[in-house]
Amino acid sequence: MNAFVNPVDQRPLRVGVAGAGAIGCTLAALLARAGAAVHVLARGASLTSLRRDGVRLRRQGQCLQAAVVASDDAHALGPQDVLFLCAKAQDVARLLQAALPMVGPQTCVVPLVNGVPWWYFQALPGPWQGRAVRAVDADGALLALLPVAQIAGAVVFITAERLGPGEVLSDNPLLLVLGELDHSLQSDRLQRIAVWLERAGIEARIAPQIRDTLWTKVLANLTSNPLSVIAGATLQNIYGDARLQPIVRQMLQEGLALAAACGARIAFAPASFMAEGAAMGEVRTSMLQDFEAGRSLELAAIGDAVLELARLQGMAMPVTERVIALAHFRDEARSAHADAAAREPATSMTTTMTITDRIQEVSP
Ligand SMILES: NC(=O)C1=CN([C@@H]2O[C@H](COP(=O)(O)OP(=O)(O)OC[C@H]3O[C@@H](n4cnc5c(N)ncnc54)[C@H](OP(=O)(O)O)[C@@H]3O)[C@@H](O)[C@H]2O)C=CC1
Ligand SMILES: CC(C)(CO)C(=O)C(=O)O
Repeated sequence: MNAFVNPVDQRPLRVGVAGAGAIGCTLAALLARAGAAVHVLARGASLTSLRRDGVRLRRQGQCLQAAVVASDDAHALGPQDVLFLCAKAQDVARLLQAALPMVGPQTCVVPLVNGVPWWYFQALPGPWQGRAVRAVDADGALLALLPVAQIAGAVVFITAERLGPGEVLSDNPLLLVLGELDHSLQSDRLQRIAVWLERAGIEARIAPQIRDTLWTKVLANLTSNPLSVIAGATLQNIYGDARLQPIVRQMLQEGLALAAACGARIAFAPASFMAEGAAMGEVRTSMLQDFEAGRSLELAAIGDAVLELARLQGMAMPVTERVIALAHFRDEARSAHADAAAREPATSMTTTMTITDRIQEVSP
C-alpha cells in the first residue's frame, strides 16, 4: 500500500509485542528501528537477552539491532496502541491473559497466529455467530478476555526463525495482511498500524474480507504442516513427491470445498499452488521444526479446528481427518517416547546399583 499518513495522528505508535519468538522479535526489531515505541512482554532467557542486548534481527546479511522496553510484567509496560500477540496458537490464551494490562480501551489487539483463530465466528452474521471455535478455545475463555471490537484479524506471510534468545533470522519478503473482523473497509486504526508497518519495511495490506486471506493460509498450513511431521518431509517433498501429491490434492479439494461452504471467495489454483510449494525447496515447516525440537504442535488450530468447521457444515473430509489423526499419533508417540527416555537413566542407575550391590554381597 502507499504510505498513507493519517493527518490526525502522527505520534509514535506504542507497539506491544507479546511473545519474543521468531515473529515477535522480527516485528519488534523493525518497528523499533522505524521509530515506534516498542514494548515487549517476554520471559526467561529472552527477557534477559532483550534487556542486555536489545533485539537482534539478521536480515539479508545485516544484523539489525534495536533497543526495546522489555518486561515479564505487563503492568510495567502499560496500555499500547496496538498489541501483537506472537505465540503458537495453543499458548495464546495464557499469553493474552498475561498481556491484558497492555490493553487499554483503545488498544487494537492483533493476533499473529496460524490456523483458524478463536474469533472466527465473531462480528459477522451467520448461523454460528458468537460461537467459540472449540478446538482452540474449548470453554470460550479466550473470547471472554476481550471485547471483539478490540481485535483485528491478520494473516502472516513472514518466515522467521529463532537463532537464540532475542535473536532471529528473517530473509524473505515480509507481508502482513490485516482486516477488521466485521469486514468493514474503513479503519483508521488499521491504516495507522499499516503506515507504521510500511515504515518498518513490512508490506501491509488491508483486506476487505480477512477470512478469505485466512483460508489461503489455512490451506497452506493444513496441506503441509501435519504431513511434514508424519513423513519427515520438506515442502519440496510434500508438493512434489509423487507419493505425497495425491494426498495433498485430496486435502486441497476437501479444504477448498469447506472454505467455499464457509463463504470464502478465494482465487486458488491447486496445480500452481503445488508447483510453487514444491519450488520452495528443502523448507522444513514450522511444525516439523517444533516436532524435532520436542515442542508442542499447533495441530488444534491448523487441523482440529478445520475439522470442527467441517462438522458444523455437515461436510466430510476423510483424507484430512486421517492425516490429522496420524499427525496427532506421531506427536503423542514422540511425547511418550520422550517421557520414557527421561525415566530411563533412573532405571539403569537402579539396575546398576542393584547389580553392584549383589557383586559386593558375594565378594569376600
Ligand atoms: N516463524 C514463522 O516463520 C511463522 C510463524 N507463524 C505463526 O506465528 C505464530 C508465532 O510463531 P513464532 O514466532 O514462530 O513462534 P515462537 O515459538 O518462535 O515464539 C513464540 C514466543 O511466545 C512466547 N510465549 C509463549 N507463551 C508465553 C507466555 N505465556 N508469556 C510470555 N511469552 C510467551 C515464547 O516464549 P518461550 O520462548 O519462553 O517459550 C516464544 O518466545 C505461530 O502461530 C506461527 O505458526 C506464521 C508464519 C510464519
Ligand atoms: C512454510 C509454511 C508456509 C508451510 O505451510 C508455514 O507457514 C509454516 O511452516 O508454518
